[in-house]
Amino acid sequence: MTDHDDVLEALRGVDDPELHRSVVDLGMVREIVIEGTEVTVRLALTIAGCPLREYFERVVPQKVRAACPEVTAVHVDLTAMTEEERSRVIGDVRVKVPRVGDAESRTRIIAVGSGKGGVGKSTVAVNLAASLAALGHRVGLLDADIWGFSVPQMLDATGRPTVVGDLIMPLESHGLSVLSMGNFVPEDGPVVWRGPMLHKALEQLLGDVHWDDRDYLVIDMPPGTGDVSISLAQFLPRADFLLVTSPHETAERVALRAGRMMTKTGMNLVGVVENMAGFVCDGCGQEHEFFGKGGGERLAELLGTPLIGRIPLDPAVSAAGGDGAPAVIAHPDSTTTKRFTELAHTVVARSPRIRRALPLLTMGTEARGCGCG
Ligand SMILES: Nc1ncnc2c1ncn2[C@@H]1O[C@H](COP(=O)(O)OP(=O)(O)OP(=O)(O)O)[C@@H](O)[C@H]1O
Repeated sequence: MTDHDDVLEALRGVDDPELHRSVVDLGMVREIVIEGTEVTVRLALTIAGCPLREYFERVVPQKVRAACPEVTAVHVDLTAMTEEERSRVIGDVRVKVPRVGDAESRTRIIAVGSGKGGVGKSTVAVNLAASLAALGHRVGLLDADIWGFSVPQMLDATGRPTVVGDLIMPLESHGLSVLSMGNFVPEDGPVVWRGPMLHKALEQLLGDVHWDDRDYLVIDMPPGTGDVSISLAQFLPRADFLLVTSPHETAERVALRAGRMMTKTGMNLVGVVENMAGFVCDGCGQEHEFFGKGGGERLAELLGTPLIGRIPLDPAVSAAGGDGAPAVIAHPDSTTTKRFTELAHTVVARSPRIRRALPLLTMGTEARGCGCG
């Protein structure tokens, strides 16, 4: 016959989806009542009106019935934690998870920056994050492009984040934990902040957000070398930095200045990613260099760093961004996705602290004759 401990054991398999901890470990289980073959589970949510009510009402019965087959009905009674209980939970989470950027944090920071705007920095950040997640890593994505945020639209993550105590929960989208300035301000509203306010906002986006112990936190930086980039470099001096450029000569020159400046701040320049690096013909699979060739290579050489990725100009990339899904998820078999997967492997290989055994990448791109004239 099912007893209290059986049900408690089953509840260990129910995680709070925002805090990523079991409801048992979080002290959310208030009471378990067993009457015959019926079980009532009383759970205290971290906040009243918690948007996750439906989730618990669905998952708790599933887990209990799967573990205790003789149970015929599971009732879920939801209540809210007291202020004191909530502070304890938040305190526990904060103690157990070091802040991203702290020496003891295992989260590897990958800052994605550019010189000029519009070269596809956000596109690379979003698709790299999704590719890292597809390889099995736990990935967060912070949109630090304070004025030009676009990540919420690109990932269809436009809601407001839940705040528990003084801890902000990132949104979950396409397997990523995501947060952007766009989740705090009206979509079309301007962000008219000066240096000190920006510095404070960034400190909060790193320190007061429950990034948990993600393997990677990908940061979409603002273009150029302004206040936000300098503040981030100060907060995250050991971060890896990817420099995105397009094949245009002007983009290359501006990116050179940005790359030199970021290395001066102490960030580790991992390499250059050339985006819009040619157009791959649908029919023949061959690449056509509309914007010239070699810009990424030249930039990498000038900066003394490798060219670690070449992402083609691909209409599916911008279409997917507009539809709220990264191209690597919307088109898993495309050449562009293979390039992003390869880039993700390179990034992992260059982050030795958390290197894991991962499946080998098979590119499978066939060389065929071009018939598109
Ligand atoms: N490889 C690509 N193929 C086709 N379109 C692309 C590609 N990369 C980016 N784009 C498109 O180019 C536009 C600019 O991209 P994105 O917003 O990523 O640039 P950005 O460098 O982050 O810009 P900003 O600095 O202004 O935020 C978007 O419409 C995007 O969909």
